[in-house]
Amino acid sequence: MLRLDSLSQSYGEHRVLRDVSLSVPDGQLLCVVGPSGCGKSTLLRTIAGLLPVREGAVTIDGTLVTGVPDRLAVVFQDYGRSLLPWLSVRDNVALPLRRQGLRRAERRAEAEHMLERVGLEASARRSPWQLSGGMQQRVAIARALVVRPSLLLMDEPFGSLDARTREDLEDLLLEVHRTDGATIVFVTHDIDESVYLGDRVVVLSAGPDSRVARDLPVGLPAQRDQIATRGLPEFVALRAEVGRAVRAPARAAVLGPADAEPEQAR
Ligand SMILES: Nc1ncnc2c1ncn2[C@@H]1O[C@H](COP(=O)(O)OP(=O)(O)OP(=O)(O)O)[C@@H](O)[C@H]1O
Repeated sequence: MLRLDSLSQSYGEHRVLRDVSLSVPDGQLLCVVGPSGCGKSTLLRTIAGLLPVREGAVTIDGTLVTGVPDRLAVVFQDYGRSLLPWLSVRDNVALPLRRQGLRRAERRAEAEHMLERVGLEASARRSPWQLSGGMQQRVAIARALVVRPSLLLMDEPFGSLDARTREDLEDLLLEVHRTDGATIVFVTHDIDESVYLGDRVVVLSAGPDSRVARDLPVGLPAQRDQIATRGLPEFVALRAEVGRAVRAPARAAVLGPADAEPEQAR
């Protein structure tokens, strides 16, 4: 279980997150959305142990996060910079296994297995720069999965891909999540994507001092389909609800429209 207890975060005097509390059960795919600059990446970097916690606590299975946790993997939007151009695709994927003390042949076998899972077995010996953006992001996903993470953090991983590639990678992620069962925290700007992928969608309010504005379970059937799921009335209703929460002014977003009314009337 990943837990955030009354987490507040800032960069010097610049306040970003305030009093964020969340419990993410093992195996949940949690999507985090919110207005630009509200602190989504800051939240992920804090969970990843890359930023010291200012106030409150982040724990994984009861252990305080004070550095990069074991069995954590991170996938960023910027796949181009995250892969090493002088290594083959296979060696990029095998790289994180060095720390696990596996022999070279074992590392390569594991990497090839992961590349097969993401549909890139034929590209193992190529260089990352010989691949399309979507293929490079598949490599980044394979490299994240090769350590069999129990927690996978993804920051806008499909943000710069074309629509069709993005849909393919969304479905790849859902398939991986079904079979591997890791807890996933997935940050996105895309409201449709958050509802399509998530077991749950958390909306952060506009900054500074962003808080959890809405915490919505996604009651859609686990088996998702790009056309059928997006046409379901529940999908359409939830997308509208998330969209309203993302667009709401900070105070109304946190308090809810009813609480905010007297303030608006003044
Ligand atoms: N290293 C940093 N130093 C100082 N301020 C920062 C730093 N990183 C982010 N910020 C500021 O903190 C706030 C939150 O940034 P963050 O990147 O976490 O938001 P975000 O919701 O991920 O943004 P976006 O949706 O645009 O990617 C912003 O105002 C940003 O300018």
